Amino acid sequence: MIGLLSANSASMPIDALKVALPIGIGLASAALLTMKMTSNPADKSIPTVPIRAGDTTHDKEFTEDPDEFLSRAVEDHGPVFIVKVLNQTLITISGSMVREIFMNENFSFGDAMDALTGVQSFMMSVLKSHKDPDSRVIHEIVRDNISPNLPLFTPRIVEQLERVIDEQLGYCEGKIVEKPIKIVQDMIAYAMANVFMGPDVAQHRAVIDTFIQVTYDFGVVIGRENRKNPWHAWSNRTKYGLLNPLHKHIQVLTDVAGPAIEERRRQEAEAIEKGLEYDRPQDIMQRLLDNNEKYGFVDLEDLCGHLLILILVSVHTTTDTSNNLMYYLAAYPEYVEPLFQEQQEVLAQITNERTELRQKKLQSGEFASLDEFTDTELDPAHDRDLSAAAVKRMVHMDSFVREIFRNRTPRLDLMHIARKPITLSNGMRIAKGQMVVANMHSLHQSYEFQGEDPTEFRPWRFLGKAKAATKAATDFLPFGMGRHACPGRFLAIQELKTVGALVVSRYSKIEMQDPSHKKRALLSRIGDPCPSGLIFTSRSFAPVASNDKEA
Ligand code: HEM
Repeated sequence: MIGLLSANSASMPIDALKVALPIGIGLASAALLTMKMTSNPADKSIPTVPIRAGDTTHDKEFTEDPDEFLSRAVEDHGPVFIVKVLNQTLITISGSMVREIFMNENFSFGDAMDALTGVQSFMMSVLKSHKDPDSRVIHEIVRDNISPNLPLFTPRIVEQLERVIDEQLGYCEGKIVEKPIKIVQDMIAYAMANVFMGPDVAQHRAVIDTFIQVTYDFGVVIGRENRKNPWHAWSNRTKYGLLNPLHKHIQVLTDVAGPAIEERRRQEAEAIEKGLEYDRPQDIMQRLLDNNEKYGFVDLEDLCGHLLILILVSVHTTTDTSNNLMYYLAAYPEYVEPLFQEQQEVLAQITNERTELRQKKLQSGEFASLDEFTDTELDPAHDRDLSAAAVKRMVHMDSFVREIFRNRTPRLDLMHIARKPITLSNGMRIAKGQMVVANMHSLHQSYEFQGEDPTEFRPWRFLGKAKAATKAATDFLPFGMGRHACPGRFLAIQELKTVGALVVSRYSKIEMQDPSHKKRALLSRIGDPCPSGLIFTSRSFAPVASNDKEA
């Protein structure tokens, strides 16, 4: 694999050759197609979708109507075909065969991202250990420390999300917010910084700015729009080999984390000296310090380097989708009230259950009075908290979030490179070094996989089905699937549902400043933002009726 990567980075002519080879194959296939070769089951060559007269690639046709383009390609050529888009010759795999990309270790997502963007040299330069791009250390850190501890982290996530939304958006009487992303990025950055590094580190604005800025730096490297430039990966490798903005971010993290860790150690020593139990900070940085032997970090800078990679993979994606969620609430205002009602019902249900439990404990004599529940698990002050358990019960919100992902995920996504020659289950062969892509449209917009109206946004589509938004499977691939499926999806979905719950509980109306951008808003991303702002109206705001106004 190193050979493959270094060949890519070393010279453009090799790149050009690599592209030229599949194009050659593609042209040959296109010619054969006219003779209806694909209808012959004995023929295992991969057909190329013919390029429209006057075009040189499929880009224009694909961009005009990706759904129509891909439906037609599958109809005409079957589940595997070649398209030429985004400067790539992509072997497109459709339908149930998509799982073969994710279940075969010889297809590599990391290699593909690196070939397209040069992201590995960008990220690896901040690490001193685990520099092997196949290292699973970040995956393991998330899997072992974050996902199992979500109930523990949730109160602090909610506290930060609530604080920022109340401070920065607050009470609104039709307030126009030109760039809601500014608020969303602070919400997510504060929440993630508190979980990853603890409140003592997260209280420093420089750390929050790093969490935010890193998402932009990362976005420039991996952004889909930037990938259209054929020199993008090469330019990143050249540029970031010399001056990588991540080094500045590492400096910020180590400068703040160093003294914070010293202070934690001092407090621990003091507690031991006094024979008290040390109240160990509950954050990922502390867990990494406590398990340094297991993870083998070389020094604090190396540990912060790993935290930075964690920030790169988590903050950008979660901020992006949370911002998008606000636009969905604006684009489909009819769902705001049902989502709010569900939240009210869930919290009322939980309050009743907790009240009953308190009653039982009072009756049994375990507790003498209601006051004794203060600061216990059953403290009445926390009955209506947006706990992990409460968010889990919000099944409408879960379905809403899953439907957003289904709708917004790019129609061709998650490119992988073949590290070895691979034969697909239909006998078609992929050569080493060729790039494959998942035809997401064939799954996410298919009647077979999604049921009724697969091209419509129907937010209750998954109600009553065993299809939670965290469930990575062939019919839902925004987080990939298999061994490499995103381990952070449990945190991401928890945060997204919480952002949704906070917004609908505070605002009865969210509108698009310019509704003509609705279609664009639904697919908007950090790197390709919606040009329309949003208008927020608080629940407590009672608009003056028009005849009152006249009076
Ligand atoms: C909306 C939010 C997110 C989306 C859409 C997303 C999506 C993805 C995707 C598509 C992959 C590649 C899967 C594959 O190779 O098959 C991935 C990998 C990964 N994600 Fe996420 N992710 C999100 C949030 C997060 C968060 C919050 C974390 C950490 C807390 C995280 C940590 C990771 C890690 C460590 C990997 C690498 C997994 C591996 O290669 O084994 N992600 N993510």
